Amino acid sequence: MSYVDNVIEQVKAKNVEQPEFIQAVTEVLQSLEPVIEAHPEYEAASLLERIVEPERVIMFRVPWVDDAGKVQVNRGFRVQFNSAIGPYKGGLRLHPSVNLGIIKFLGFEQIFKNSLTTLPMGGGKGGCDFDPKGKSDMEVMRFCQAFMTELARHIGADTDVPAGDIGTGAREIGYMFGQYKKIKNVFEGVLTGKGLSFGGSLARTEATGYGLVYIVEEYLRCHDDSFEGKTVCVSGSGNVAIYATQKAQQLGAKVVTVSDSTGWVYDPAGIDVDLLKQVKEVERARLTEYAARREGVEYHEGRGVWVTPCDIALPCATQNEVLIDDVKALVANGCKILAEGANMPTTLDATEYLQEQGVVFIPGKAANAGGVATSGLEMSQNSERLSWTFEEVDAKLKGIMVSIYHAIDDAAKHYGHEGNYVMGANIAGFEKVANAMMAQGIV
Ligand SMILES: NC(=O)C1=CN([C@@H]2O[C@H](COP(=O)(O)OP(=O)(O)OC[C@H]3O[C@@H](n4cnc5c(N)ncnc54)[C@H](OP(=O)(O)O)[C@@H]3O)[C@@H](O)[C@H]2O)C=CC1
Ligand SMILES: O=C(O)CCC(=O)C(=O)O
Repeated sequence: MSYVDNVIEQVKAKNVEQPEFIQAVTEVLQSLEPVIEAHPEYEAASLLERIVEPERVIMFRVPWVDDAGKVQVNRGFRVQFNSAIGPYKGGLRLHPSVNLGIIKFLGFEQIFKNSLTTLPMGGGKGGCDFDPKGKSDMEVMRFCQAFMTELARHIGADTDVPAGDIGTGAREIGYMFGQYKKIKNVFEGVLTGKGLSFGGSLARTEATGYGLVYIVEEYLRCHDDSFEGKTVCVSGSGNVAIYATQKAQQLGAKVVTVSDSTGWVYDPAGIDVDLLKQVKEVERARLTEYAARREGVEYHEGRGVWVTPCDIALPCATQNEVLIDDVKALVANGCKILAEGANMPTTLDATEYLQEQGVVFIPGKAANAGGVATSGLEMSQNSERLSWTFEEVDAKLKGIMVSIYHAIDDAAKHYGHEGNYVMGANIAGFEKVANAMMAQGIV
């Protein structure tokens, strides 16, 4: 058995109840085979055994009081996965499905994604099984304060800098920042995605969705093509989906679908982004509201976005939302590119099918890295106590996404797998982290 297969087997044996973590590790490690063969010193230093084990896992009780005066108890997590190249960095997910395995998969992905951005950020992720849906503002505030009361002792601007993710947007980051400042009596860039009046960066809200479109745009540009006239299917209708839709349409594409956790819409005229923002960001309502207020829109209960014919698919909701039957439908309908806005939305078998069929597949750790990259830019602005204009940040974001595309393309070519961006992203992300870990000794 090869060193890589041996480590994958160990991870499976030690983490039996964490299927998403096993999935993420399997995908990354399998594509590192050629790098590991070229560097026997990695095996001698047990580098892979170390990289799959978080440096620290924090799990904690989050007690808070709801509007009826009842005490509620949730389970909070922060996984500080790898600090070889910088302070831990990664979002906080608030969703009832959150468990240790999901936070570990997200933290593991974050190591390589953050490395790809070229900025000095290690990998981390956190969250809680709290469901913000249906909660009043005051309940969300009391929850965020309770969550930060424990988390505050483990984070800091040079230690670990959390941010948003599913269920954690500007409102939640604001409440968490307020509580951190109160407990620590220090005003520092401990969170990113902050409000603009207290250290946030322009363009962070748009960054993940815009970055996703910029990396696809660069691929298209290198192949004498563009978004102009393309039909795009997006899933999700949160932060990433909204701004991916907006940018793709600014570049001349027509986005015809979005979804939420109860259903999806087909809008043949192209998604009305202003209406979508009103329904999802302002009213926090269901997509049925979008369909009810716009002519010619079909609403469907359940999942099903991927049966819609498109040139480009941008899954932007959650993990494992694109299954083998979905990609068969996409390919049959002529889809040529799938780029992941969400983290690990495509299952391993679906990814393999797309690659076999010649569909360009850009994995999340490259395609959605614009969000964390812009968080890194927010950290830089906080450190120098200055704020950059929207145009400056957006230009830097675009530059980073272009450089990520070329880094993953070059790495894939270098190892003889041209066009395999899963290998390209994993290898290019891994190399810097591996060098840093080797240089820092057995820690
Ligand atoms: N925000 C960021 O900067 C970054 C986010 N990502 C990833 O992008 C994805 C989306 O995040 P983001 O847009 O921030 O999150 P949001 O909470 O803003 O939106 C999430 C969207 O996905 C839907 N969704 C969430 N969970 C499920 C589920 N289990 N089944 C079906 N639909 C679901 C939500 O539906 P509903 O409206 O019903 O809740 C919502 O439309 C995640 O995978 C996240 O990890 C990656 C990089 C950066
Ligand atoms: O902005 C960040 O720090 C993290 C964004 C995030 O959670 C992600 O990249 O998945």
